[in-house]
Amino acid sequence: MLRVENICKTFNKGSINEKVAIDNLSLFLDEGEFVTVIGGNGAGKSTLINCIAGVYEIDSGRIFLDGMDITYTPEYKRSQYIGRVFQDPLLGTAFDMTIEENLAIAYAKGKPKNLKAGITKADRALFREKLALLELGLEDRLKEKVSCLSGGQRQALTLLMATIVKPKLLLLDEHTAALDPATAKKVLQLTDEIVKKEKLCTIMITHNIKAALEYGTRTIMMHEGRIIMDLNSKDKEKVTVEWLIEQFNRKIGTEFDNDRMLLG
Ligand SMILES: Nc1ncnc2c1ncn2[C@@H]1O[C@H](COP(=O)(O)OP(=O)(O)OP(=O)(O)O)[C@@H](O)[C@H]1O
Repeated sequence: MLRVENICKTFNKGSINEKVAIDNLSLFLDEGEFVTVIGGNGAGKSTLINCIAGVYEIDSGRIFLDGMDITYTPEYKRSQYIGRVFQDPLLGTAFDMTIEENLAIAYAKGKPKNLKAGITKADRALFREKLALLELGLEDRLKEKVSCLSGGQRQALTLLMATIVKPKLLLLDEHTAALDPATAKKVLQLTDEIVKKEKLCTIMITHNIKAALEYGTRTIMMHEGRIIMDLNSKDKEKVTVEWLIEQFNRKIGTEFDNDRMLLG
């Protein structure tokens, strides 16, 4: 479904601030594959998904999604078939609009313009049904503004918006990092349920190694813009958090165990 072939991305080329963020990286994902991405600070995780989403133009390499070469496709076009949820709960929703208006915008994605007018009864019934799956009581609050929601409720809504029209690819950039542990767990479980139910090809960045191992069908570890470890689901079953940290330290040094968030 996703083929990232030998991509490179260097920031501030030719200046003293030159930084190679992605170094000849390749990544192939099958349909329904759910990859969790871990790595130290500055490993290139966010740059990778920003390159896939079209936020950054790559210097070289190719990106294919569902057989289409999207290497030069602008971000706004890719957003028609790539769903994203960011770390900041304020980013994914229109703050001053109601829950149903937000869902209607997401639901209109990719539909012809003449089908976008107004929210129908059927739309509203669908929104209620989808919101009920979140078990947060949002199905009874369709007319409330998103600004009234908590961070966790907003992330759950953003997740729903990113997936209400099935995306070819779902990109999650530490989407639970700003939430308290209990809410983060709830949003992670929701993510897992939606990804499995819809068989979504998904890339999820997390600093939480435990979550990285617990969720998804595959885990990759990045360092200095490269993939330095790639674990499939069988490997993931055998591997422990401690083993993974030890491997990381052995490969790169002691960066990982200094990071308090990793075991969070
Ligand atoms: N827009 C940018 N301009 C210049 N340098 C950048 C930019 N974005 C990222 N970088 C640099 O590229 C490298 C990779 O950054 P990136 O944000 O992808 O890492 P990360 O693995 O997501 O890190 P973290 O876990 O800390 O968020 C870092 O050295 C970072 O400073």
